Order: sequence, then C-alpha cells, then structure tokens
Amino acid sequence: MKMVKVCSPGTSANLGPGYDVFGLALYEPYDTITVMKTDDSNDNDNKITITMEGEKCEEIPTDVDKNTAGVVAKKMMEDFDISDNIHIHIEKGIKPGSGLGSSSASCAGIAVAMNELFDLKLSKLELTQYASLGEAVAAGAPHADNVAPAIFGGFTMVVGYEPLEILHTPVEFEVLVALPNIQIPTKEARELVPKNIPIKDMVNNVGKACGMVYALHTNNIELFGKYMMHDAVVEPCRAPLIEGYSEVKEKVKDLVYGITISGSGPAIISLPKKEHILEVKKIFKETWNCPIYYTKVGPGAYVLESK
Ligand SMILES: Nc1ncnc2c1ncn2[C@@H]1O[C@H](COP(=O)(O)OP(=O)(O)O)[C@@H](O)[C@H]1O
Ligand SMILES: N[C@@H](CCOP(=O)(O)O)C(=O)O
Repeated sequence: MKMVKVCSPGTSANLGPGYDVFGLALYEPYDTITVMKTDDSNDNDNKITITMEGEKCEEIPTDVDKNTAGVVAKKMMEDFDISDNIHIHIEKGIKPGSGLGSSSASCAGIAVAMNELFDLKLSKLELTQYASLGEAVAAGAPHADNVAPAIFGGFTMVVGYEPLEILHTPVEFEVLVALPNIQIPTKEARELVPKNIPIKDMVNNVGKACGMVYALHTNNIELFGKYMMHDAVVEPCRAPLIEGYSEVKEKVKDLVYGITISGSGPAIISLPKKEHILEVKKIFKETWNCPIYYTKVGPGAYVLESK
C-alpha cells in the first residue's frame, strides 16, 4: 500500500458539565487527511513532510513538531520503527480555533491513516492515545475529549486519563451549530478555567453529567439538553469571550432542547426542536452572521481510499 486517505470529523467537547470528559462526533465539518509513502528526503533529513489547504491553513504550522498531525505521525513512526519517508496532506474543513476540534481532527485522522498504511492493527483506544499527543501541542494539555469521539464516533466519555479509559455510546440526534467569526485558541481558553472550585459547583456538575448519561440511555433528548445547559464551572468563565452568547442562550432556551459552548468556543452547539429550527437559525444569523451547520452525530474517522 502506498497511500491512505481518511475523513476525520469535527467534534464537540464538554457539552456543558462534561469538561474534558464528554465529546460528540459530528458529520460536518470534517478534515481530509492523506498520508503517502514517498522516496523524497528533504533538506532537514526529516522523514515527514506536511502540506495543507483549506480553512485558515496559512495560520497552521507545517513544521512536524508543531503540526498536530506531524507530532502523532512522528511518534508512531518511532514506536513502530517505520523507516519510510512519508508525506501528509491535510484538507482543512474545520477552521482552527473553532471549538469544533480542528486540531484533534488532524490528530485522529493521521492516527487512523498511519494504522491503515502500515497495518499496525491498533485498537481504537490505542489510536486515541496516539491522537491525544497531538492535542498537547495545540492546547497545552493532552485532553482526549475531542480525539475520543473523532476516533470512536458517537458520544464518548473519557472516564480516566492515567491510564486513558474511554466509554463509547453510539447515539443518533441532530445538532445545530453556529460558528461565530472569531477565533479562540483552546490554550488561552483553558487558562480561564478555575484551578479550584466550590464543592457545590462540583456537586452540580457531577449531578448534571450523570443526568445526561441517564438521559442518553433512556433516549430522553429533552432531559439531555436541559442538563447540558447547566455547567456551573467552565461556561460562566468563557461565555464573555463570545459576544452575544448569553443573550442568544436566553432567547432560544425554550426553542431548543439544549444549548452550550462547543469545546472552548466560539462555536455554539444546540439540540434543535424541529418546529423551531428556522427561528433559531435566524437568531444565530442576526447575532453573528456566521456559518451554521445543521448536522447530526456521526461516525469516527474512517478510510476513504487506500491504494
Ligand atoms: N493540523 C492542525 N489543525 C489545526 N490546528 C493545528 C494543527 N496543527 C497545529 N494546530 C494549531 O492548533 C491551534 C488550533 O487548535 P485549537 O485552539 O484547539 O482549536 P480547535 O478548537 O479548533 O481545535 C492553532 O494554534 C493551530 O495553529
Ligand atoms: N475540554 C476542552 C475541549 C476543547 O475543545 P476545542 O474544540 O475548543 O479544541 C476545553 O474545553 O478546553
């Protein structure tokens, strides 16, 4: 095999009270990652080269140690004694700094592509472990709540980091996502998260997060959305970064099942009530005049082509 092309989804992490734990894979937007064996060796005698096209790609480093895909590919090559030269091409469909797991789509996509190209036979958990190394470069911490759904698809919970433990539930529902035209680097947004929290906020978040899992397993989207809106810890610190968000949340709270900041923002994820979709879209458009994705929960990264 000489090349593999993978589709790697955008993801929405946290979902309110599930900071660094909950994540959802989306059908749209997505990145496409191609990795190919090459005979070229470049000036730095580096075995990996990277090119990019698409959403704001001019802002993303192509240096192997700074690009999230490069970091993951390099570590996999070291661990499996891979001596081929490779070239990675990323078609960026997810704007960086979006809150839709742009950096992690590249991490997850390259892990899946390398696994296929070199027939490594890694499990999804092992792929998630490799992919989270790339997140450390983008966000300053190897948080796995984006890479887990990007690999497993559906809804995922990172129930432990050391060792990494993921629980996965396939779910089916629609989401309406607004992507306001600002960029919020995850690294900076993580600095706003309080280092200590009052016990009552911890009790609130654990309670609401448990309620969301119960709601998923009893197919109760209404309950899931209701609890998703009640993060007492992280959302209050980040909401001021997104102009208009608090007002929009108030305006649409009865028109959707739930609404919250996606990841570290600025994307906003909502669970729409079918009969109010147009009204909610209009409110998003009037406030942010920005791209809107009406999509649904989707699969994890998958191979599009290999030859
Ligand atoms: N392959 C990549 N795709 C996207 N961003 C990358 C990539 N490699 C490095 N980065 C860096 O990661 C940061 C974007 O990640 P992040 O702030 O987590 O945004 P998002 O919420 O969209 O994932 C930017 O500084 C970007 O330059
Ligand atoms: N749990 C992380 C999730 C960041 O998601 P992203 O899509 O903004 O990268 C956080 O909230 O910092």
